[in-house]
Amino acid sequence: MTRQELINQIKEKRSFLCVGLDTDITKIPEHLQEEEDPIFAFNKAIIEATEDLCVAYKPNIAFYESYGVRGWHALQKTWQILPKHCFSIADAKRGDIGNTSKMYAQAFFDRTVSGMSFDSITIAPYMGKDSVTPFLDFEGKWAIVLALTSNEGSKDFQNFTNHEGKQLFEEVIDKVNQWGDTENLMYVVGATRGEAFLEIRKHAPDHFLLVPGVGAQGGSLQEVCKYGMNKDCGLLVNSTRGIIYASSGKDFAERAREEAILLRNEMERELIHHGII
Ligand SMILES: O=c1ccn([C@@H]2O[C@H](COP(=O)(O)O)[C@@H](O)[C@H]2O)c(=O)[nH]1
Repeated sequence: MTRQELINQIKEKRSFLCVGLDTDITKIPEHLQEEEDPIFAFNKAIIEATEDLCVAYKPNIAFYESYGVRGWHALQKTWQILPKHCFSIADAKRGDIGNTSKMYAQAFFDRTVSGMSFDSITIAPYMGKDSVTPFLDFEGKWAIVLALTSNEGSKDFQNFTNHEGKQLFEEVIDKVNQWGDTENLMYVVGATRGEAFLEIRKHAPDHFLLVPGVGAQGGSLQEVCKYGMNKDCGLLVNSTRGIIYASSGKDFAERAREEAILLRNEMERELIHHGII
């Protein structure tokens, strides 16, 4: 999906919601445990209940890898049913020496080899240029690079300040900007970092940002929009547990939809407020 197609989807759906698919078999409702593939059955129901409300889906790969072949198979099947009108994100946080990164890119981008072709993958940039550029070599695909993450531990490294007063996350963005552009690069910025979006936007005014941390982690959608929204919206705001585990009963899909509607409505208000729709 191109940047313009993503913007069009946001305007059409009046939403910049990304639904996380972190499917934990121990949290899947009882009645689905009887299914041949409970993870896939759960994902299918969540996708069907939310696809008109969101513009992206983000399976976190850990939740599939942890179940071995069974999990990987569920991921492939899930990728196959992701709606074409939604941006797909493999949240894998990969990055290694060049030839290894190329294999990671193949695993998530090259359908002819791996059976999956996500629009994008999340990348940990710590190993530098040769670990990131193999993902950017794939035409039409996106690298979503960790900049300022939502977790408490993000402060351990990401706020490290050099002798010129520049923080590590700012350096990451300035450097990575040289390797790609707004058509193939996004950054991860946690919703829990509120005002830091002001700083982020000085370094990446036009890039899309993937923003996890609303819902279960307590980040504020209003703050994210106040400081982080740009003229094209420029935000994909993710919620996972707050949506997919809204209920552990037979009504899980309906409850997921209700939670997605609440967020979508809030997003619509922000898009109107910022003059985007
Ligand atoms: O900084 C980051 C980067 C990634 N994540 C991932 O996003 C989702 C958040 O799930 P919630 O249930 O909405 O908290 C999850 O897959 C994380 O691994 C993040 O939270 N923060």
